Amino acid sequence: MEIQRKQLRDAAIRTREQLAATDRAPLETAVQTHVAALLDRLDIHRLAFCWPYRSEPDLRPVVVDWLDAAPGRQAALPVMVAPARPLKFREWTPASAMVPDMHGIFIPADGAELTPELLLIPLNAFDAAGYRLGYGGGYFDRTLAALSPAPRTVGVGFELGRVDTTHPQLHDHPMHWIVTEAGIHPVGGGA
Ligand SMILES: Nc1nc2c(c(=O)[nH]1)N(C=O)[C@@H](CNc1ccc(C(=O)N[C@@H](CCC(=O)O)C(=O)O)cc1)CN2
Ligand SMILES: Nc1ncnc2c1ncn2[C@@H]1O[C@H](COP(=O)(O)OP(=O)(O)OP(=O)(O)O)[C@@H](O)[C@H]1O
Repeated sequence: MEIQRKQLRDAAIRTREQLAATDRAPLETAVQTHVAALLDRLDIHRLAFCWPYRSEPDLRPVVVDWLDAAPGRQAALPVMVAPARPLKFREWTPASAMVPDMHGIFIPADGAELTPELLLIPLNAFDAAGYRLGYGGGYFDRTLAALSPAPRTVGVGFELGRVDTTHPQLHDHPMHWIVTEAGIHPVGGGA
């Protein structure tokens, strides 16, 4: 089963990284538009997103617009504090000084730790039940298991990662919504 999951994960990453820029651009714009529309209708003040890695959709413009649209909003980025430990979330603004983490993903050099109400989580492969495959570290699963109250979760990615099943394991947490270039899909209890 882990071999199948690894194959699905690797195929999705490879297909995404091989997209030509001209094919990718309209997909990324559509993902950004749908994420912005979903955020608009949710009453949240603190959200977490990810700095783009390995051709994931870039949500920075969406988050910048969301921060600007109302006072009192805060955004955060995940920080790996140790292997096999839950992620922490550090406040980010467009003015934050950024440093690369151990994988070369940029994180805020400093900033307050924050508890997000909503997580925008990158998808590699995903299925219609809202289960996802990340990079295989189990970081988001551990983080979702540790956060109380549980945040709402939005898996964000491209349709090229859709599979019949990700072969979900007991530790996997389904997303409340999946957002791709095709639209906003409520799954796993989201509305
Ligand atoms: N954009 C983004 N940021 C994120 C995540 C994510 O999925 N996407 N994470 C979600 O957990 C955390 C980082 N987790 C990661 C876990 C494993 C690997 C990893 O092993 N990548 C390569 C090797 C990279 C290297 O060491 O140079 C690999 O899979 O081989 C990367 C990130 C926090 N930040
Ligand atoms: N709550 C948890 N407690 C302990 N181990 C966990 C937990 N959740 C996941 N794991 C372990 O993490 C490993 C990787 O899990 P999985 O393949 O689902 O990662 P992923 O969802 O692709 O990664 P990520 O969440 O970092 O994007 C598995 O071996 C799993 O047993």
